[in-house]
Amino acid sequence: MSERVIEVVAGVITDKRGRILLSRRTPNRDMPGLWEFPGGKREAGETPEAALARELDEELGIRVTVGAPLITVPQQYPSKRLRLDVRHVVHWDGVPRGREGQALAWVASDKLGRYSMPPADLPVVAALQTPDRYLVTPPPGDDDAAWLHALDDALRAGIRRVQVRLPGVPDDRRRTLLQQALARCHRRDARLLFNGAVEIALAAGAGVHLTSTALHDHADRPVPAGTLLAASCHDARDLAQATRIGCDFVVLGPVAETDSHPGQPGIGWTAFAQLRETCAVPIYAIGGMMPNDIPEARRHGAQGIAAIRSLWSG
Ligand SMILES: Nc1nc2c([nH]c(=O)n2[C@H]2C[C@H](O)[C@@H](COP(=O)(O)OP(=O)(O)OP(=O)(O)O)O2)c(=O)[nH]1
Ligand SMILES: [Mg+2]
Repeated sequence: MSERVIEVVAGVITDKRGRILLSRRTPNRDMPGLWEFPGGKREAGETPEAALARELDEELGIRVTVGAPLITVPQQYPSKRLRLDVRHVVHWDGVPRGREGQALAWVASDKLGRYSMPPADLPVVAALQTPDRYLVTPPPGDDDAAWLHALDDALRAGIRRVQVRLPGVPDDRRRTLLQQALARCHRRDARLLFNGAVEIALAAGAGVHLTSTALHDHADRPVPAGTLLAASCHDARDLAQATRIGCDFVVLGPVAETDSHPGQPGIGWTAFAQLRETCAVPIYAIGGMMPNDIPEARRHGAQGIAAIRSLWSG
């Protein structure tokens, strides 16, 4: 593995209609023909903001105001190692043109998946399109109404991705709870993934969340393309398997110590980022995560956080 990390900064340039500017890599460079967010390598001593402003002037002929960070993705390619720092561009002067002979395209956010992009861009696209919080529900105890009420509260607070775990709940009660939870998610345009048997999830019309053990029981993607597939991962082997079977996203951790395992330290952000480098699947950081950890998670290439306690008020 090469040690030198190439620092790259790229911009998300969004027009008034919400379309995002992509630029096509020209035939004489590496990864020719792939679409990317305009930008390039930072030069020695340059801040990310200055580098992005210079690159966008050179490549597109526009003068920009650099805005908030979106995500920084560490990525190991076969011949190089880079960190892709992606910033929103809040304002620009001039009309973007391909000044280096590259094609440009203004793409609606939900159509970004139609463009072939380098692996490091998959987490970037996920950060633009999908939620930064993944709620994992606690067991319902013996009060289903209180559990459903807490789910409603979480949805009202903006949660749009939910993993439902119902360990030890008998079949009939599980079926009813799952249907009621799905109806509530549906009303809020939120997606529900069931952590349990694939057949149960599919029969209910839910997505599937595989445990890190169940993940290795599958040789192929066990659900159709429109059904969400996620998995819990702890190491590079799990991430490779999740990639192989086509998971839409994964959770990775524990990053920090959790209340459920006191005294067991998490892997920390440095190890998290090193694992992130080995794959391109969108990853939520789990283990002791709170909403105010999201910016730090994003700085280490995470989509956001997954949590029980800090995202659930019940
Ligand atoms: N600009 C940009 N580069 C990306 C993205 N995704 C991704 O993997 N990369 C990689 C491709 C390259 O290996 C590296 C950026 O290098 P580059 O060749 O564009 O650098 P540059 O604009 O400074 O151009 P050059 O003068 O070195 O030719 O980062 C992306 O979305 N935007
Ligand atoms: Mg470039």
